[in-house]
Amino acid sequence: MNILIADDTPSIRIFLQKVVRDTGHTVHAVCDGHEALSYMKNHDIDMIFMDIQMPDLNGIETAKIIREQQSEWMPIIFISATENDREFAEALSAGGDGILTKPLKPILVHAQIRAMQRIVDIQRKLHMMNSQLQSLSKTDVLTGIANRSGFYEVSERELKRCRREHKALSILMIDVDFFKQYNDNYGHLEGDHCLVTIAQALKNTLKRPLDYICRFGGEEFVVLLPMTDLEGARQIAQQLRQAVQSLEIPHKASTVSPFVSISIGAASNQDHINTFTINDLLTKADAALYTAKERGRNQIVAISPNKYGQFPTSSVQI
Ligand SMILES: Nc1nc2c(ncn2[C@@H]2O[C@H](COP(=O)(O)OP(=O)(O)OP(=O)(O)O)[C@@H](O)[C@H]2O)c(=O)[nH]1
Repeated sequence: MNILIADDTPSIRIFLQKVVRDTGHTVHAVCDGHEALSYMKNHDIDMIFMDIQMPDLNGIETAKIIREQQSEWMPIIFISATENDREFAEALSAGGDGILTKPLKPILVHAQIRAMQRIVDIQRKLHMMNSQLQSLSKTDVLTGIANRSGFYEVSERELKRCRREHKALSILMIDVDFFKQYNDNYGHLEGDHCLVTIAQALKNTLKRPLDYICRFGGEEFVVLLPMTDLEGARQIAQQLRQAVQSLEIPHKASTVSPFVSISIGAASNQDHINTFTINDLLTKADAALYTAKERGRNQIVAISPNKYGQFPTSSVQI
């Protein structure tokens, strides 16, 4: 741990620094509450030993400020020259986690560090598990790529970024052709395996770091293409369609290809960067996908808005 000592008495600072250093932790020392606060602004501190009685800003006031400013809990152990119950109670209410009285005994300082280390370790584990849970909640269990919830979070952020930089953002909606027939012919387990293979192929085809793919649901995938206009989106859609075709997964029930194929609808907010929402783009891409299905599947349809922001009924087939 990084341990900070705040005490206005030089002999206590020197003594305590040595005692703490003996435990193998890193130690820093400051002379008063103000110094402690400014030191903590620029350094990550895991635990603090703080004198209650310090001139100007005393330990209790400093602890109150630390608790107000920091959302993260960090152990604060007070050091007191007197055995004053009222002061002890006040110090603990202000946010303290323990009190040592002078003269300080190394055995108690060490025990206090060990006790706080246990709680700090638990806190770190909880943080780690929390961030794992966060990332799991945004991951599709079957394919391992992002799920719809992850998509919404990232897409809103990227839309804002594109608007700031006056760049277009495009969305591809992808659907596996005749997937019901695939399941019916090869079984649900094979269907699952097929979705995993397609997800990986789609993901590996996207090269730019900002490009983002999610499983939107069932056999439907959505690709977010920040900083990309409709022509760029069309090119990437073509690569994705080709990547799935190249997998050559047999699909004898498909009437459009001997192998599993995908249809893609593309939409972009180009020329309407500040008005189109993500949901607008999803609706447009979905309409384009529907047209691609109607026109025979295994193809891409990209719809571009006219100057009034309306989407012409006759879309462009690529
Ligand atoms: N194996 C498997 N199948 C799924 C999963 N999610 C959805 N499906 C199946 O995907 C099929 C989708 O069927 P439809 O929506 O009729 O689409 P389709 O058969 O691909 O027809 P078109 O899209 O018109 O080409 C359904 O049979 C779903 O049960 C999944 O996680 N695993």
